[in-house]
Amino acid sequence: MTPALSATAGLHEQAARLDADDTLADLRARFLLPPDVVYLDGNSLGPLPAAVPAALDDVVRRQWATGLIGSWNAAGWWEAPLRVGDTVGRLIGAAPGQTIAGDSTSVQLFTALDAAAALRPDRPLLVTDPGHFPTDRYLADAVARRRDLAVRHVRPGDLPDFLAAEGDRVAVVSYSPVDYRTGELYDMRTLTRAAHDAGALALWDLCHAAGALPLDVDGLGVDLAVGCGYKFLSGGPGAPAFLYVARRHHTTLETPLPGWTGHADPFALADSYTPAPGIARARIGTPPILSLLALEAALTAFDGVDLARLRTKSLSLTGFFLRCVDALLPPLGFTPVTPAEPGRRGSQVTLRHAHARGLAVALAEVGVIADMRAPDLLRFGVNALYTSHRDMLTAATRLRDLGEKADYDPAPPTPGPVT
Ligand SMILES: Cc1ncc(COP(=O)(O)O)c(C=O)c1O
Ligand SMILES: Nc1ccccc1C(=O)C[C@H](N)C(=O)O
Repeated sequence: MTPALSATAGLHEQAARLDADDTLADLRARFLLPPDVVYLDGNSLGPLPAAVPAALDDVVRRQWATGLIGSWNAAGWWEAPLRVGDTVGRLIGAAPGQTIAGDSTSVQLFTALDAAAALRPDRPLLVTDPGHFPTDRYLADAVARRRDLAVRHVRPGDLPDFLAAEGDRVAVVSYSPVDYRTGELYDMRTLTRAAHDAGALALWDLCHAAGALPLDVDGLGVDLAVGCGYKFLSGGPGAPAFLYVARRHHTTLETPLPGWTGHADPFALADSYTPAPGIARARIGTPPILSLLALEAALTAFDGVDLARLRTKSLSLTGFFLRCVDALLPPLGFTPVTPAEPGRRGSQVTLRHAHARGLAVALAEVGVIADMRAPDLLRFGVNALYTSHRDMLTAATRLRDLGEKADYDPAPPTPGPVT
């Protein structure tokens, strides 16, 4: 056997052994994945959970068609943002009554950033990551303009020193625990504490963390958090986002969009706004019930799942993939940019390659769905609820085959607005 062949055989044995020991393997049946597809893009759009079609069918055919407007009460539609919020809350370490579901991540971010700045009115700075997802940066700029604040861009690693020097001027720090490009995981505890030591508020964007790893927003004393419903939570395209606000801020929380459903008595239809008690004051308008109830059904995929064990499996999958990369891809121009150290890794592996776009397109044609971020990052998102070690090896071997044969278009046309 050639060294290359024996390396592959060894990896096959390892994958088989790791999968045989996987006590979470049965969870894959909770998703309706196409056969013969290795889906490594659940960090962008989660696949369809098996519980969703029947739930949506019931919502549409029974609750809407038959129940009509009475379903706002009888089917619990009105309370859905709070109920689904609490279900997400369990995944992020939030006790009930602090998380609401609805609207988009961008709307929730704007709400959270603006409300946080209002809670620290004497402080002139918003601090965020220069590598943060663009919507987070644009909205920080927008809130700063609106409130006459300045934005400072500070890398997560430099944040404690920055806060030690200038923290008394900082209203809020806005970060993600997982870098969406590289998959690097930052220490929420250290950064939250550094913000608090400076008297600032800590706002976290959990888009790439919720449902992927255990979180403890209450335990860490996080002030506000947001996240989307369509990545690791698999709530469907454009699923409602969520907003968490720690209970201690509820009575003083002023949101920038005081819509009527956040009123203390919405159907009094009063002339002026009195905020509802608790997190309900963060409601804005009529909730998107079809999407909310699809998300609610999707979240049953987490029923009985211990997130610590899910994290252990996720690290096993990403760690194994990094070993596959190391064994199979070195001569082919791939460089891992995700930290090898497990404690610094989210649930994603990113490889740098000059032909990232061409490889992502070619991989999809051979049944491995990953994605890329310009110009040269190939991303493999790993949701341990439905991914096996064999899937990771399949991805690595197909990537090696493409790289070796180089028979793909290195710069294919973009398929449309979504790349
Ligand atoms: C960290 C982060 N925040 C926000 C978003 C998106 O916000 P929205 O759901 O409003 O499109 C994304 C991805 O699209 C993201 O990766
Ligand atoms: N919402 C989307 C709609 C269409 C295509 C991608 C997205 C993403 O979520 C991208 C993701 N935030 C990322 O980490 O790059």
